[in-house]
Amino acid sequence: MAGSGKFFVGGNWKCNGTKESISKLVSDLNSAKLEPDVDVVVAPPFVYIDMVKNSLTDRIDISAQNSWIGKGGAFTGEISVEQLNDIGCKWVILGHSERRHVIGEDDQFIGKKAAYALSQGVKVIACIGELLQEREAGKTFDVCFQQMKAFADAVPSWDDVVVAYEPVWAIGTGKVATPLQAQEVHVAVRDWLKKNVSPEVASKTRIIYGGILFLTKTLSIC
Ligand SMILES: O=C(CO)COP(=O)(O)O
Repeated sequence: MAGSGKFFVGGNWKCNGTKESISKLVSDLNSAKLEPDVDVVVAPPFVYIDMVKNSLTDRIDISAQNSWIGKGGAFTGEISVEQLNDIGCKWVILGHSERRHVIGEDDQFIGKKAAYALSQGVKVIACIGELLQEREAGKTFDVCFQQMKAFADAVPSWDDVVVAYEPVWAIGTGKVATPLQAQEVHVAVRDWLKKNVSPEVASKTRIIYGGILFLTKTLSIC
């Protein structure tokens, strides 16, 4: 949960799935009981977005996993925000660690993508998070703040942004973050927003966690 809004749960399907496995997943999601105070969003691979959109309950929104930095055109292999709008895709994940560290996208490029998506009415799941060596070097906050700054420098408004703290070392590695580790970054990021954007944005922006989390009994992340 975060700020004053509804809870937010997202599923990033990454570069996984086939027509068969995705149909099964959609049918499971369609029969799931979802609490009314939770926004639920799934991010299928681009090629399956239309199929998912046409078969998934309207209760669940669709997100893309990336979008181009500006208006579409001669950009081989890219997907434009205009195209996302055209197929009814309301969200886009930007700054995911796999785009940053595998594909090599930098902070400013990601910030500009976020600004463009928002300018076209597509909401942004803005991912931040440190590498293991950055955490071990005591640079977790510096890295997250620098990534936050690149978003803040580019976006005119945070109204349609959800921040996702996804420590890279807890993604697909088998290593788990504790609720305390997630919570302390969430608190620091909210404080950063308060000092560098505004108290209002700090209190209303939803900050979520992504990656594996070690859960014992109850968890309250704000
Ligand atoms: O990257 C993630 C969410 O965007 C989470 O990844 P894993 O589920 O592989 O840990």
